[in-house]
Amino acid sequence: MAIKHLRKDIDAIDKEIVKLLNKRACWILEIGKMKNKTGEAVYAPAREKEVLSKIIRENQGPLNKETLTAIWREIMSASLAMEKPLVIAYMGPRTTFSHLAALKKFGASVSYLSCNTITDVFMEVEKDNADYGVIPIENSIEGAISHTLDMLVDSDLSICSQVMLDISHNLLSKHLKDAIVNIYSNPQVFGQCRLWLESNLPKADLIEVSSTTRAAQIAAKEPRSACIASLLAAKEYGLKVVAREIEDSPHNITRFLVVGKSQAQRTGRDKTSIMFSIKDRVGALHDMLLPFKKYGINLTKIESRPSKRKAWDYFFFVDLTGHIQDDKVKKALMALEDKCKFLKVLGSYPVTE
Ligand SMILES: O=C(O)C(=O)C[C@]1(C(=O)O)C=C[C@@H](O)C=C1
Repeated sequence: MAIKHLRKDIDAIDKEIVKLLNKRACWILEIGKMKNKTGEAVYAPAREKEVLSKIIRENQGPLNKETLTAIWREIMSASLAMEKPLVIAYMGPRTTFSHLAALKKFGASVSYLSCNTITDVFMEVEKDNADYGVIPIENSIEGAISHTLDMLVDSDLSICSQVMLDISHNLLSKHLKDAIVNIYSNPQVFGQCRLWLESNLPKADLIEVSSTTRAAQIAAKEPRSACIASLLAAKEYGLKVVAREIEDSPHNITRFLVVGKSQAQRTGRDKTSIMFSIKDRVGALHDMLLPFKKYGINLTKIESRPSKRKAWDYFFFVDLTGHIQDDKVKKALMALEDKCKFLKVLGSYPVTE
């Protein structure tokens, strides 16, 4: 069949898709009105997970899971924006990984608020200048982000979902590779691309700046220069992608949390984050872990941080499998509470890959 005929068919399908999307949008407006009346949170991470799981389960191809997820991310982003002008705070500047993580979770239709620090992200949500905040919690290579752990101790916000982001770095420039003499980026990024730089651009000067966004701004203006930054930065600053995914380790993933004033419903595949401090005695930590064993609860992460309230006093951050509404999680936490000095549930949220 000629392309012309196929395009005619595509036009008819598109017309149908628009009709269906608008039909969906009408129901979304109804849901929005109901939520407005009851005060229920507009963002429903458990329902989003259910929608995505159903779509992937029913998919017959040729579209793959990733493509469908991206399309539905934008459909649900439009829903969120229709229900309420949602504002998402993240640690900026624009185009950095926190911005990418926020976009991956909430899509292009909601508004974003770039903040200078992790503390500011928490503050903007606490003061209702933003509905949710997206903050990094751990990186598969560098470990926990201690500043976020410290903020979770005192904040009243709950964790209501998580985002996993593949961290990948790209060499961006207005010039061809051979013309590049200066490369801008932040020190951590240079550290993660050392081998590639040594074998591909050993003579280039590596110049450290505060963020990959700053690096992209300079590379867009300065002759014979390049930056290492995200693909979003390439788009935003009109740079060409000279080399993609130049990081030395391909398994570099950062996990981000979404914090807000609402809680996520149970999906059946959830995680709960808690923190506690223990009495200073032999075997105390061992005893803390017993209730989890007793109720068959899997712990996926344990992290400790100095409490900063007393020398050698520690807070423990634990991620466990299950939702706070699950019977066995409730029982284990009740048993734990009896044993520790202080226990705080930071939130339950759907597991996402
Ligand atoms: O079902 C809801 O609660 C909705 O608001 C609808 C919807 C969707 O588009 O399907 C949109 C946003 C929510 O985060 C979850 C789902």
